[in-house]
Amino acid sequence: MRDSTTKAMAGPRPVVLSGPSGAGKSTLLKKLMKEYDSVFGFSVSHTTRNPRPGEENGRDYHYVTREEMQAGIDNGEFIENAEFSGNMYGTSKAAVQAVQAKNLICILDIDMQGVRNIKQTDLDPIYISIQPPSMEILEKRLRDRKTESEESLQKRLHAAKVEIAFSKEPGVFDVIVVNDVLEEAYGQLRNALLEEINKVKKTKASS
Ligand SMILES: Nc1nc2c(ncn2[C@@H]2O[C@H](COP(=O)(O)OP(=O)(O)O)[C@@H](O)[C@H]2O)c(=O)[nH]1
Ligand SMILES: Nc1ncnc2c1ncn2[C@@H]1O[C@H](COP(=O)(O)OP(=O)(O)O)[C@@H](O)[C@H]1O
Repeated sequence: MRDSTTKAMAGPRPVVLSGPSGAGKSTLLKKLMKEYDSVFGFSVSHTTRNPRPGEENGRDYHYVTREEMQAGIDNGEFIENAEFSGNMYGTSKAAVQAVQAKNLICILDIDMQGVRNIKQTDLDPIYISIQPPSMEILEKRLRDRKTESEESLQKRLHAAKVEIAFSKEPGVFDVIVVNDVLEEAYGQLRNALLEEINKVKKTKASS
């Protein structure tokens, strides 16, 4: 699958954040978008899962039915899509284009199937893996988050083992951040992106 639609709009290099459910991807990316709100834009994915308390349609995800999602996929509207823990997820071309049109660095929060599929496109992002310090800590954080049923939690923990193994495959990720102490993990993430952040700031300053 090669896709040139998003490349045609290309602004700064996008960023992919991936890693097990509960590793801290949303927490870290929210911090990043708060500190650099005029630099980053979030690629709002589609999903068939239910919204969690506090999540907002169109901001966290576009919440759709399986039928709506499948129709969009069949219609060629998605760059990539995957099944995760019993639900469909996908990045639409429109989601990425909306961010690139504003000349912002587009952040994608996607699972390992998404990473594999994005690697087949010409989006050319920086691939960053967010990892938990251990499976035990991951389980504790997921339980404390109180968003999952026991069944969903077990599915996520199972998927997490596969995601952790995937992150160790050589050449997949440019940077691996172990999210132990949040502020330290955030510092590492920010450092990894500083060059791209400065490029965007410079472009904005001169325009
Ligand atoms: N392939 C793909 N994965 C996605 C997309 N959006 C979210 N995900 C991944 O789906 C998984 C589940 O996300 P979510 O239901 O929000 O749960 P959480 O990771 O536990 O907060 C995570 O690994 C996300 O990175 C997408 O558009 N495409
Ligand atoms: N470094 C950290 N230390 C302690 N708790 C954390 C840390 N990072 C994230 N958390 C908490 O762990 C849970 C999972 O984080 P979240 O950002 O939702 O993960 P993901 O988006 O990868 O599924 C959340 O309740 C979050 O507040």
